[in-house]
Amino acid sequence: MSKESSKRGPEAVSDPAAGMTNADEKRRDGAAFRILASYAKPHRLTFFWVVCCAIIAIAADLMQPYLMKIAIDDNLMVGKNDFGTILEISGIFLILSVTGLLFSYLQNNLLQFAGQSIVARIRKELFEHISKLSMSYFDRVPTGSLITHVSSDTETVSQFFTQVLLSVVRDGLTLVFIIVLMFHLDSTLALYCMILLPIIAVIAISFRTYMRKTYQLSRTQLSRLVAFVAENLAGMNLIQVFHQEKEQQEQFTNRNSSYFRANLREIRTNVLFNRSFDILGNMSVAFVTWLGGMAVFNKNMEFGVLYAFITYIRLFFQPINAITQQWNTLQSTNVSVQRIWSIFSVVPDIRSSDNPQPIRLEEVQGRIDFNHVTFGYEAGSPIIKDLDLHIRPGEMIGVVGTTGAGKSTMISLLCRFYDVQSGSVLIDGNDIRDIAQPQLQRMIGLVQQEPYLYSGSIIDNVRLFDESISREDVVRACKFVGADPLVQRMKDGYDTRLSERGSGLSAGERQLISFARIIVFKPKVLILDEATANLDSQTEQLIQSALNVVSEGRTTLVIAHRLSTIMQADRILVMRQGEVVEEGTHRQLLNQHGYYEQLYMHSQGKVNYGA
Ligand SMILES: Nc1ncnc2c1ncn2[C@@H]1O[C@H](COP(=O)(O)OP(=O)(O)OP(=O)(O)O)[C@@H](O)[C@H]1O
Repeated sequence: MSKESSKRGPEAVSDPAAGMTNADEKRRDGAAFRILASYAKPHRLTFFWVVCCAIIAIAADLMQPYLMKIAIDDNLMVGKNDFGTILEISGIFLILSVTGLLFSYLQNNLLQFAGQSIVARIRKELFEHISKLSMSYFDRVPTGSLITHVSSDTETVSQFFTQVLLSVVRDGLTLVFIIVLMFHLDSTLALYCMILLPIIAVIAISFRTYMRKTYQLSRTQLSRLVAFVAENLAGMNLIQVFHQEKEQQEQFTNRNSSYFRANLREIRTNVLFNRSFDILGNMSVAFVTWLGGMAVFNKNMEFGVLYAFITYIRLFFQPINAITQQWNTLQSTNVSVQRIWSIFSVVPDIRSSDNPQPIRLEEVQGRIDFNHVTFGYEAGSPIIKDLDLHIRPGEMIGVVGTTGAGKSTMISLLCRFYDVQSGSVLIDGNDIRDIAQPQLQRMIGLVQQEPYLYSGSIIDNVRLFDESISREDVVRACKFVGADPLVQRMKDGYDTRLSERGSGLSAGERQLISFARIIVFKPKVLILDEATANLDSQTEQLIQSALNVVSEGRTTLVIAHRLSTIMQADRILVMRQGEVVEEGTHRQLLNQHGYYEQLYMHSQGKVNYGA
């Protein structure tokens, strides 16, 4: 089993906790936060300043009730009419308020900066990693769920730094300061209040597991919903052509309802959890008022102390509540970090060799050898069976065969989207597994039936954003393949911006642009995968002439449903069930009166045999 396939499937990416024991979960939770810590390490100086700012801001805020206590007990209650001191206290109060505000603003900004920088780095590395993964991974994991991981999971991690960490630092320190001040004011009353701590712990622990489950459930449902929407948007034309709107809407409604229910459950749990703390907070204020009030009556406590104590016990519950409010974000960070790391931990099946062959691209001849190649997407079900095929440099090979014969699979093996299970594929005598991936990619140019165009100008689409290729080279290439008149007709010529996937262009026009790419990047091997299927005869003519100029001096493999495209090929391979069953020129194959002749007859009768 391959390394990638040894990982769990898409569900596993959506719900990393599936099938785990408590011990496993604990280990993984720890690992998730260790990984986050390693990302945070370069920002440790910023975090140090965050803590300093937090200490100053909190001290300034918490000194305010204490100042009131001084004003009440040392001035108002003893009947001093010292307006100067009262004014002084009011001034200090104002200065403390401004200091608190200023330093919490600073602390917030510093933390936001560090958090956003960390998440931008994670997002960048995740995208880079995903772009290196092999095709087998994308076969298994829906694009929608990957979009969720790159967008919303990284956003959750960002919330960890900007909300959770902020709360832990600010509210955690506030709590410690409040406890110290409460003991300083009245240690007996403070001790009574500490009875609350185990009660708070019991509530938090009993809610913990349940909250975690509800959170994971709602995240999984969201991920499924996003994956469904992404798939539907990509296939919207098919849905409309086959009038599948109603069925798709039903499926969407089901997923939407599941997410809605999961979300409601999560919100209910949260509300219940938070309200439990509110009740506890109010009970404590009542308790302190009663106990403290009695002490004031009995002259065991000053009124100002009681005032400050009641203010502190109210404040005592604010940070606890704020920290527990972050519990969900903490849970989601945990799930998100694990999901992100379940992607990071996927080792690509296809990796560049540690000792690649030293190859000079300009010296590549383009000889291709498939040496007894066997391959299947599933172990034990070969699609390509013992393929032994040798192609000379510069030769043009046509590949025909029924749907599912393995033509595209053969091409995927040559591009090394998948590795062979036995045998080998060589270019110029070098096993493609020993060729560095970037070099292999520069050796092979692939033109697909639906060439992928990016959002960007025609220039950028031809040179694939490689600034080292000049505008003049792009224009020359377009002229060479006959795409120039088409581009000139566009609104802004070569600067016309194409929408995503080049949706404003016809299939033929997109193909012409991808032919221009071949001229610009000069690969020695050219592959056309059904490039001329579904084109009208005029566009086909255009593509055919472009193909003739582009294939000049290149080893060319053309997979075509229309036999007219490959009738001139040096050699035509006829594939059936993963094997080459006939081989020769168009004339030789017709003379064999075999399977090719049947296909040819079909095509002459304008019947598409592959459909
Ligand atoms: N990514 C994949 N995962 C699993 N099976 C696949 C995958 N791609 C293709 N197959 C299966 O492999 C077989 C060969 O498919 P392939 O696309 O190579 O055929 P083809 O000759 O190019 O067909 P077509 O002319 O319809 O494109 C088919 O049975 C197909 O279902």
